[in-house]
Amino acid sequence: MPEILPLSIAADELARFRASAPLVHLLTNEVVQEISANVLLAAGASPAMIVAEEEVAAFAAHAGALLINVGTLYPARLSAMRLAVAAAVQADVPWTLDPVAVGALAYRTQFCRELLASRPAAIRGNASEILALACEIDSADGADGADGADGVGGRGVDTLARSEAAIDAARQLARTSGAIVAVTGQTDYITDGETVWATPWGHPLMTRVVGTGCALSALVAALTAGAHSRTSRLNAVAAACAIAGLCGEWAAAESDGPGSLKGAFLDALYRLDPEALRGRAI
Ligand SMILES: Nc1ncnc2c1ncn2[C@@H]1O[C@H](COP(=O)(O)OP(=O)(O)O)[C@@H](O)[C@H]1O
Ligand SMILES: Cc1ncsc1CCOP(=O)(O)O
Ligand SMILES: [Mg+2]
Repeated sequence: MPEILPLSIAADELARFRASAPLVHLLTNEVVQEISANVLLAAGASPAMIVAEEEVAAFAAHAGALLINVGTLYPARLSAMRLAVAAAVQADVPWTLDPVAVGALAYRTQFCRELLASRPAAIRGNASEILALACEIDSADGADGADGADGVGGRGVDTLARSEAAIDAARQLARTSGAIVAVTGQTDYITDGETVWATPWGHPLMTRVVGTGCALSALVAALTAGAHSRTSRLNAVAAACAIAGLCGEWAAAESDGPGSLKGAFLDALYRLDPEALRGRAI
């Protein structure tokens, strides 16, 4: 049974993260570049989008963490991602995968499956994405953008399943890939294949702002910087989910709609401090 993440763990992780202010290499999609960079800056990291095949390997090896997000995948970006992941693995830099729309489309599904062999430190996706990535059978065969059965393969980038439906898949994926897996939704679940933390914070309005999931993946990557053991990575990924959820909930309470939510969310990330998180008095 999942247990709710103690906020003392999230507070410790936030303090560690703020003290190191990691440099994070983001190879993310073209829709969410700005919100991803701003979420990391507000929270206390240094994001950099270095994308050329000629530069990605050098930068990935130098960064504190790397994010691979396949939201707007195309051949040149795919090649750059391969180079970046190889360099990160070689340099022992943790890398995080956001498998946007995996299961719904074959090209990205096959690529993400290939990348799993390079042992991501973390994977963050919605329920349809995690269900598809964990599938033993190649759900990408014949996938052409059609909605999958049982929520395997979402509606484009959106999920067709609740996060609860993907907890077992997340555990299985964590065991086979070695990654910490976060499946997000109304409640987020974060697992190393054994322990499952739940972070029940957040607000439905977050789904009406593009990039809240992708920016959370950037935050997940940022928190994995310097987290070397499996337990510390589990806590780091869960802390990222808790921080995003709490800040989203707080932001929604003072927002009129998606436009003001985005600004209030960045403000909440900026204002959040570990002691406030410990007392949940944000
Ligand atoms: N129904 C909901 N209620 C509260 N928070 C939600 C809800 N759906 C998603 N969230 C939050 O929104 C953020 C993005 O998650 P999600 O929508 O699952 O990702 P994606 O955009 O990749 O599909 C997470 O912080 C998650 O906790
Ligand atoms: C709309 C869209 N199309 C391709 S990537 C993308 C962004 C998805 O962002 P998120 O997964 O955070 O909702
Ligand atoms: Mg997403």
